[in-house]
Amino acid sequence: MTIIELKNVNYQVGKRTILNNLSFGIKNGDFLTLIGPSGAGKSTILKLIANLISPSSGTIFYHGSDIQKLDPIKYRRQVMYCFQQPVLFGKTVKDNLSFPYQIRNKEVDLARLDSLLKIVDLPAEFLNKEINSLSGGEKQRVALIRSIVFLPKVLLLDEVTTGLDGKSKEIVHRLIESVHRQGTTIVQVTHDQSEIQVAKNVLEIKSRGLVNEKCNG
Ligand SMILES: Nc1ncnc2c1ncn2[C@@H]1O[C@H](COP(=O)(O)OP(=O)(O)OP(=O)(O)O)[C@@H](O)[C@H]1O
Repeated sequence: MTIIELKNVNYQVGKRTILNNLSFGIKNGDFLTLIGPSGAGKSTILKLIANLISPSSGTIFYHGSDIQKLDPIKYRRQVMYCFQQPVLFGKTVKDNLSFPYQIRNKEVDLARLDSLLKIVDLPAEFLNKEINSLSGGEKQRVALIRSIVFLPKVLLLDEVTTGLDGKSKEIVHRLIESVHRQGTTIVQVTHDQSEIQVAKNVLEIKSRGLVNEKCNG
């Protein structure tokens, strides 16, 4: 079953065409890796799917419905976008990890947060850490946990391991794998050769979004 489908998507900024007539589908439960040269439009594709920007023409479907017609708040809870540079807010780690509960008017489940922190090798006391004191790798782990406290249907990962050291990278891979095993569809953009080598389903984005599908496994 297709969960996301792009149909004849164009994206223009002024007179410049960033994506030209792009069409492809993503199957429910897939782990898709988008690769391609810098500037080809990979991040733009993720932002379009996340509905952070809108196509100049063409349509993006989620379970067969045009995403422009869906409730944006509900859609963003189901289709999460994670930036290369993690965006944290407030003062502490707890401020960030409580947020998914607050927007749903739910009580914070500290046991759940504790177990998520454990998966990414961070102790429970980490909740009280000030975000300014975190390393880049720790910030990315906190940002990723925040996006999966309530498991999304689709997780869009925009070079989330770029700049992380080997250990942080491994921990983030473990987390992403566990989210995927629980049924979330993953779409990642990466330039990392080790990630590309193990990727089963690869879509190469050429200039202006022309695609070339590869399957490693
Ligand atoms: N809002 C914008 N205004 C002007 N140009 C833009 C805008 N958004 C994207 N672009 C341009 O569109 C092209 C594609 O950008 P995008 O970030 O999607 O590429 P990418 O394939 O993700 O590149 P990288 O691998 O370097 O991250 C780039 O040339 C970029 O400069």
